[in-house]
Amino acid sequence: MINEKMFVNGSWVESCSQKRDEVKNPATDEKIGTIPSANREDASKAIEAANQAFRLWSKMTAYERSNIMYKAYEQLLIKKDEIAAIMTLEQGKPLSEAKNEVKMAAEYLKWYAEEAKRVYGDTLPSSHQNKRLMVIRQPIGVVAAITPWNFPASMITRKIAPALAAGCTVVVKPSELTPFTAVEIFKVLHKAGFPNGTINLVTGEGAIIGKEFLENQVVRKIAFTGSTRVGKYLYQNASEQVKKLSLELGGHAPFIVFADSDIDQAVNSFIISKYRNAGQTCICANRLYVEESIKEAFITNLVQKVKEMKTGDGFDEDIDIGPLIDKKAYEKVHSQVKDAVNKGGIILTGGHRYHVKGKKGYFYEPTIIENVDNTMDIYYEETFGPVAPIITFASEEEVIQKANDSLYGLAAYVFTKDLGRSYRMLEELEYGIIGINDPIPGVVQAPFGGWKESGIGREGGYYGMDSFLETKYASIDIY
Ligand SMILES: NC(=O)c1ccc[n+]([C@@H]2O[C@H](COP(=O)([O-])OP(=O)(O)OC[C@H]3O[C@@H](n4cnc5c(N)ncnc54)[C@H](O)[C@@H]3O)[C@@H](O)[C@H]2O)c1
Ligand SMILES: O=C[C@H](O)CS(=O)(=O)O
Repeated sequence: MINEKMFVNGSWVESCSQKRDEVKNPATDEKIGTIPSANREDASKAIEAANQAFRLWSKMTAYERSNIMYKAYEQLLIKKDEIAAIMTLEQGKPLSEAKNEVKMAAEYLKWYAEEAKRVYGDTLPSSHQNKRLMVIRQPIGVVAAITPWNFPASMITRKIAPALAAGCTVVVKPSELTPFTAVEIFKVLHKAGFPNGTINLVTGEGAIIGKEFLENQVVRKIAFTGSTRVGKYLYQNASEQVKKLSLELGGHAPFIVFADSDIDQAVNSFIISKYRNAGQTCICANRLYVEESIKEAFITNLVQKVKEMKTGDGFDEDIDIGPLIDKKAYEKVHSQVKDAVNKGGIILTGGHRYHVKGKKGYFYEPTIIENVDNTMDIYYEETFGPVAPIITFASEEEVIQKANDSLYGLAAYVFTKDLGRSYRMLEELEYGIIGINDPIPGVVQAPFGGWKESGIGREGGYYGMDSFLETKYASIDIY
């Protein structure tokens, strides 16, 4: 059994309440350990620790901060396989995907170790002989980061790396479902030499800890990744103190395949986008739009390949699809499938819970449904599972209208060989991330974030620094 603690002010601690929550393996639905269940007092102590550490950390030079961040990057890579195993144990994704995620998490630390040294200001041409004008950018202060279970490593460093680089101190609240990955990351960060209080980890229920983040005036900013539902709650309540927010929320990506595309490449790319992490990523293809004239060829190719995919425990060799995170996730996915079928959808493969011998986890067959229309829940609701609804189209204008017909605006994908069409689609699609013939666009140097109800702000690249910095203008009379 794994029994870990929270990390506050440089020490591993229990909750003031002495309560602990169970953590389960999604493949077996069995307990793998326990973790402290923080109350508001724990969160307040962590916030105070970050507050006390802020002056020291923010007054260090960017180069001193950068050096510590770079050490954390190196240490995280050394621990990659060990942390990946913990991730697969508590999140379920195939081990190869978990290793890739830990590497990506480390890359955020490396990128922002460099970006720390590029927080520039400005001098402005003065309109007065006696005045000199300048602009500086300073760290916003104590940052509270709330992260989801589907990427339990990279969603942490995608927030705290720019925050730390900017000179902020942080309090992280990981998902209740995947706290052990966060603990492993904090062990690495602590070893890299962050001063006590600079980085803090509180584990437990979001509603409880989040309320302290919202109401404690020391917290200057909340960086959130999770569902649009919770994002809206935070947005509404942060207004009380005009607390700064960045929100990385839900998605419902259209994946558009034109007749002039390389069908085999488009099929292989769709499979990567749709079934990665068992379809539990915010930028997974959620709606497959296929041009009418290639529908049969595309579907035949796709169904054959999906039928060959292997579903099972993330630790097993050659597994393509691991378990869904829990029973609630399975119920949501299966309800969308049943609703679609009840309204005329036709299942071409899958459509049921997949039973793995000796494992009680909630696995789901990779599923393809055709004859989908906008009367079905799956057409508008984020699926977060390995289910692909197919919709056909006959023209660019039609598919642009259909693809943009969503409350979400995170990622969209277009497969075509026509350069002009690529540009027209790039400009017309109302999404923050566009993959043109690319199923996995996310890289650390690029801005990650959505339009409409997919969020506010960007994480990644130099774009990701802005929301952790305040701008200050000074006018100096020199006589
Ligand atoms: N846009 C992105 O970059 C991105 C990345 C990953 C996941 N997501 C989205 O996240 C969702 C899946 O993750 P999830 O199930 O963990 O989401 P979730 O919103 O249920 O939980 C996310 C985090 O918020 C916390 N939380 C829950 N209620 C809270 C409250 N009232 N106050 C404060 N915190 C609270 C949870 O404990 C967890 O740590 C999906 O919608 C997915 O699209 C978005
Ligand atoms: O859920 C999506 C995350 O932002 C990670 S990734 O960009 O899909 O790898």
